Amino acid sequence: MHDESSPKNRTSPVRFGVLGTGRITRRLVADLQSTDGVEVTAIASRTAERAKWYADQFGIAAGIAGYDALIKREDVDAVYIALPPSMHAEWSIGAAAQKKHILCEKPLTVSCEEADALDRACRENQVRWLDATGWLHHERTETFAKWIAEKHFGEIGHISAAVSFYQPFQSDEHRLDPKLGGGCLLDLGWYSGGLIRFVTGKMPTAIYADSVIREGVPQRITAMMWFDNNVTATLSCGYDTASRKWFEVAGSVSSLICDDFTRPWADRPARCWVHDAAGTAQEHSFEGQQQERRMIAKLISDEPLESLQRQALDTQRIIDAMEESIRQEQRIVI
Ligand SMILES: NC(=O)C1=CN([C@@H]2O[C@H](COP(=O)(O)OP(=O)(O)OC[C@H]3O[C@@H](n4cnc5c(N)ncnc54)[C@H](OP(=O)(O)O)[C@@H]3O)[C@@H](O)[C@H]2O)C=CC1
Ligand SMILES: O=C1CO[C@H](CO)[C@@H](O)[C@@H]1O
Repeated sequence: MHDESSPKNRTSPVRFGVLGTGRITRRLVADLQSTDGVEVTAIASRTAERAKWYADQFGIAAGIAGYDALIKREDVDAVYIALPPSMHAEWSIGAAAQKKHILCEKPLTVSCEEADALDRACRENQVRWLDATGWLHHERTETFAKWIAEKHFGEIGHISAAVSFYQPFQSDEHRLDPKLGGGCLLDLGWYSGGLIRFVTGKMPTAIYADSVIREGVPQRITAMMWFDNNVTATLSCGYDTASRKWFEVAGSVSSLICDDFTRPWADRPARCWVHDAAGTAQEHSFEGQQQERRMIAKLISDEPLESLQRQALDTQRIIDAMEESIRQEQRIVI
């Protein structure tokens, strides 16, 4: 990356523009504004009134009507894209063409073709990109990676991951609109499929997935995956069971169990347990509620992003393969 496009080489703050004024925007804008070396200079909405209202509420200098006007602004170095999934590729690629660095909400896009196009556009324009998958940046996740690399649990044989929450949704919910990339496969499969990719560090060799479709979108997904060396994984996600955000990594010596991996439960430290063969459960807890700020800091640093980008691109491929398996009603060999 040449000097000018490297956010870290700037002596002034990296100036973010935000696309969209929905629920997650509220939290991420606060995270952006409280990250060292970052300033939020503009926010765009489909309507001028909402953009202005939001800008006033959050002390952002400019409230802009329309996303196109925002990505062309000279006082914006990087964008945070908080739109429904089907709009992620279009606006990330558009912003990359304007030489803006990209923080794009999860799921990165709605297909691996789109995700590859996003990655290509960022490379061609020499801008950095990350998907806003906060848990990958929690301090605890580094410990998970270390334990897995050191074979702390022996040989890993099986992984299971489950992420869900129970409806009801508000009206105009993009999660229920197939045209906007709705459904739990993209929304929650991003987390559970991503966890399985994180633990194995690779793509499965085969996938079988089944879905319950209601209102035109997947409301429940159950999947099985096969990897080299006889490693298997199961995935569950859906909008029809109470909140789950947990996984189990089963090894030949012990198992790692975590019940809050996507985000620690409110007012509790992040935690996990290592269960051994004698039934002893050792609890570990981790300080730090800064996963999003650490993610933003990484984007604006000079640290290589390739392995995180590979994680996101593979997660998208895993989701595509699950979708294909559901469509064909059979096991897909990858
Ligand atoms: N990382 C995380 O922890 C979380 C990530 N997310 C992700 O963030 C993204 C946004 O989710 P969320 O904030 O819950 O969504 P919301 O529906 O609350 O907000 C989406 C925003 O997108 C804009 N938008 C543009 N076109 C449309 C359209 N046709 N329909 C609806 N909204 C539209 C709107 O902003 P405006 O009208 O101002 O233009 C709207 O406020 C999703 O990809 C989701 O998966 C969501 C929650 C948590
Ligand atoms: O990413 C997100 C955080 O988790 C929620 C479920 O609890 C998702 O719906 C949301 O899109």
